Amino acid sequence: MLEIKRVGVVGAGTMGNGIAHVCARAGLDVVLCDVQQGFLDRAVAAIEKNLAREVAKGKLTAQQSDEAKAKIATSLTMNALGDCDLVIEAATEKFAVKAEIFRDLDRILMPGTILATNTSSISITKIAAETERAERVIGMHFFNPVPVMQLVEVIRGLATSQYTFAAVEALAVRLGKAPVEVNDAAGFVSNRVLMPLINEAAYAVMEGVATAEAVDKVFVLGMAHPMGPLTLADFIGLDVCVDIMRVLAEGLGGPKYNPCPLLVRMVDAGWLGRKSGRGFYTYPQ
Ligand SMILES: NC(=O)c1ccc[n+]([C@@H]2O[C@H](COP(=O)([O-])OP(=O)(O)OC[C@H]3O[C@@H](n4cnc5c(N)ncnc54)[C@H](O)[C@@H]3O)[C@@H](O)[C@H]2O)c1
Repeated sequence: MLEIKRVGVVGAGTMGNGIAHVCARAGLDVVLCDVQQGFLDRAVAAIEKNLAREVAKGKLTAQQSDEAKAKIATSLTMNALGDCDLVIEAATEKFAVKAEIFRDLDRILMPGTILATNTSSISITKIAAETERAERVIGMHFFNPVPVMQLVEVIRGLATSQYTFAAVEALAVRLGKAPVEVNDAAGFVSNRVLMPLINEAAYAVMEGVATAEAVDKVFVLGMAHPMGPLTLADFIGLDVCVDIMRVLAEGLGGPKYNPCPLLVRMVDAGWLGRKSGRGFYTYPQ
C-alpha cells in the first residue's frame, strides 16, 4: 500500500484551507497552492484561527497545533508539488479551471502520483480524461467545515483503479474521517439527495405553503435535522444550490431537477445567502 507522507492541495479557499488543516493535523507534510499571495495568507490565517479554536476546546495541545502549523508550506506555483505522493484539488467549481489544473498536474507530477478532486458535482470520469493517468484520478469530497465534518465521499470514476481507491480510503481514515464509497453520477449521493430537498423547500415558500421559518422548524423539530433546509441553503450559498440543481438536471434529466424559480430570482437579485448578507434570512455583515 502506498505510504502517503506529502500532500499537495490546489486552491486555498474555504475547502482547501480545511483540507490542509486536517492533513497537517494528521502529521502529513502539506504544500498549499493558490494563484495569489493574498489568498494563501488568508488561508494560513484561517488555519491558525481554527487550530487555536481546537486548542481552546481541548481537542489539541498547543504543541500539536504548532507542529501542524509547521507542516504547511505555501506556493504560488504547482511546480512545488512535484514530490507529493498525492494531490487534492479544491479550486473553483468550474470544469475549465479544473481541466487546466489536471492537465498541468499530469505533466508536473511523477507518473504514479494520485490526483484527487474535491468537486461537489463535476464528473470525475470527465476530469480524469484530461490526464494520461485516469486510473489514478478519484473524487475525494470533503464537507464544510472540513476540520469538523466526518464524512468524505470517495468517488470512483469509470477508470479509477482499486489501488487508487484503497489508498484514498485509507488516507481518509488517517485524517479521522469516515469514507463512504460512491460511484460517479451527477451530485454523487450527498447533493443528489440534499439539493432536491432544498429546492422543494424553496417551492414550499414560493407557493405560500409556509414561511421559511416554518419550513425550517418542521425539519429541526420534526426530523431532528440540526438546521432547516433553507438555513442550510443560505449557508451553502443560493448560487451554489442553483448551479448544482443545473448539474443534476443536465446529468440526470427530467423536470424534477429544474431549479425552483424563487431560488433563481433570489440569485438574480444578489441574495446569495450568508455571504451576501441576505438569502432566506438576513445576516448583519
Ligand atoms: N464550500 C463548500 O461548502 C464545498 C463543499 C464541498 C466541496 N466543495 C468544492 O470544493 C471546491 C472549492 O470550493 P471552495 O468553497 O473552497 O471555493 P473557494 O472559492 O473558497 O476557493 C477556491 C480557491 O481556488 C483558487 N483557484 C482557482 N483557480 C486556481 C488555480 N488554477 N490554481 C490554484 N488555485 C486556484 C481560488 O483562487 C480560490 O482561492 C469546489 O470544487 C467546490 O465545489 C465546496
